[in-house]
Formats: sequence, C-alpha cells, structure tokens
Amino acid sequence: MLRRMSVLSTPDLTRVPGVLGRIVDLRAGDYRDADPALGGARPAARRFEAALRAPDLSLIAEVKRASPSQGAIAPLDPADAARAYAAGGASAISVLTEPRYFDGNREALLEVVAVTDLPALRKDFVVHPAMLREAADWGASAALLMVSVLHEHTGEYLSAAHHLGLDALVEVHDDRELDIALEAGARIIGVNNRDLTTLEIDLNVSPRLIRRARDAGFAGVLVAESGYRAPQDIAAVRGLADAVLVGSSLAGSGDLARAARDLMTP
Ligand SMILES: O=P(O)(O)OC[C@@H](O)[C@@H](O)c1c[nH]c2ccccc12
Repeated sequence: MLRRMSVLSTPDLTRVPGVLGRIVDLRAGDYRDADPALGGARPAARRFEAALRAPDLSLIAEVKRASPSQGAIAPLDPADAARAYAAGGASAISVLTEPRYFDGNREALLEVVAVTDLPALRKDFVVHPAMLREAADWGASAALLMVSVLHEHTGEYLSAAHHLGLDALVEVHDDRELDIALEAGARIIGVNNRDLTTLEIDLNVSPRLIRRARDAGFAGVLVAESGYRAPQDIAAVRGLADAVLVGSSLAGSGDLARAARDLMTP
C-alpha cells in the first residue's frame, strides 16, 4: 500500500513518440491542476480479474466510437452498446473516456456501469493519479496502465490502482515493456497488437509475447488486444490468452450482440 500518495511521480512524457505522444501530452494538460491525492485505501474487489479467469477465452468488448486510425467508427449509445455486448456473451466492458481522439467521456463510463453488472475497464491514457481516483469514483472495476507511457513509473501507478481497489490492465507492445510489466508485479497484462506510435497492427505480437510471459513463469491473466475482426484471427490466441479485447470490429458492426457472439464462436 502507498503511504505517501501525493508523491506519485509524473511520467516523463517527452519520451513518448508519435500519435501516442500527442494524445498523452493533451491528457497531461487536462490534469495539470488536478489533485493527486488518492485518499484512503479501498477494498480490492478483483471483479475484472475474476471475470477473465474463466476456463474459456473471455471477451472484453469495447465501447469505441472513434479512433485515431479510423476516425468515426459508430455513434454508439454506451448503455445500449453495453447491454448488447452483455447479451453477446462479453465478460467485461472496456469504455474509452479519452475525449479528443476516441470520442469518450465520463458519462459513457457511468452509463455502462449503471446498466450492466459486467466489470468495466476505464480505457484512457493514464498520466496522473487523479485519473485512477476518478476511475474508482465512477464505478470502474479496472483501469488501463500503459507501459509505453508510464515506463519505470508503471509499478507506482499499479500500486496506486490497487490502493484504490482497482484491477489494472498493464499494457505492453514489445519485449522491453513486457519485462517492465513483469518486474512491476502486474496481475493482468495486455499485449497490444497495435503499435500506438505508428498505429500499425501485427497480430503476431500477442501470441509471441504471451508465450514469452508464460515461459517467464507469469501466472496472472493475459489479454490479447487489438485488430481482431474474424474468428480465424482469434484462433491464434485460443489456448494461449485468457481474454481478447475487441473494439472497432464490434462497434462498427451494426449488431453488436451478434458480432460479439460470431467473433467468439470457433
Ligand atoms: O479496435 P480494436 O482494434 O479492436 O482495439 C481495441 C483495443 O485494443 C484498443 O482500443 C486499444 C488498446 N490499447 C489502447 C490504448 C488506448 C486506446 C485504445 C487502445
């Protein structure tokens, strides 16, 4: 547990390249004057983690209305989308709360939390402890922590998330980031197939790094993220990953429940 929460450091964002660098700069500006205090410790519910520990491959379905790579995807109503994803068999819902590039916001997360019992992930570019406090206050079960943004501060932010009772999805994209996540003591690691600095997708990244994590003795939850459009894509991580995180292909499908079910049917 963190005793002196207000000393949580701010990551050095000048090292974050490309599109990702632009997004996190703006996010850091949004929270420049926010109170960094986390407040008292909250009990760990571990609902997000538990939902992904099922024997079968779990689906984390994402409420994603827009993205830097695609622009507008679909004008989803977050509550309707969450209900449809639940009906389609999703185990958890990811909700973008980044406003400029992903058309997300606080209301989207609040609405999802209000209409479904599935655990919700706050999907944002966490660069300030207040963003974790908000995630907990808004009813999220988990928050995304990106090693490409937090680097050596990943462990501090992980402790902060746990202090607030949140699970953390610690996201990596290469070997070095995986080492940082393992070293930090992550319980849930997500491997992003998309390089957020170039936005390019390579579906071989997840299986490769997931194998590496298992070979290193990681016994936690592993999530394959991004670029999944068809059941054949999912086949590459069946028996390897605990869950897949899917946004665009579901959000843009027109029938979210059906798309979720079809995608996850082998
Ligand atoms: O839309 P896709 O390709 O199915 O990807 C979903 C999710 O993995 C992606 O939205 C994502 C993964 N990591 C992120 C970090 C920030 C913003 C978004 C993301």
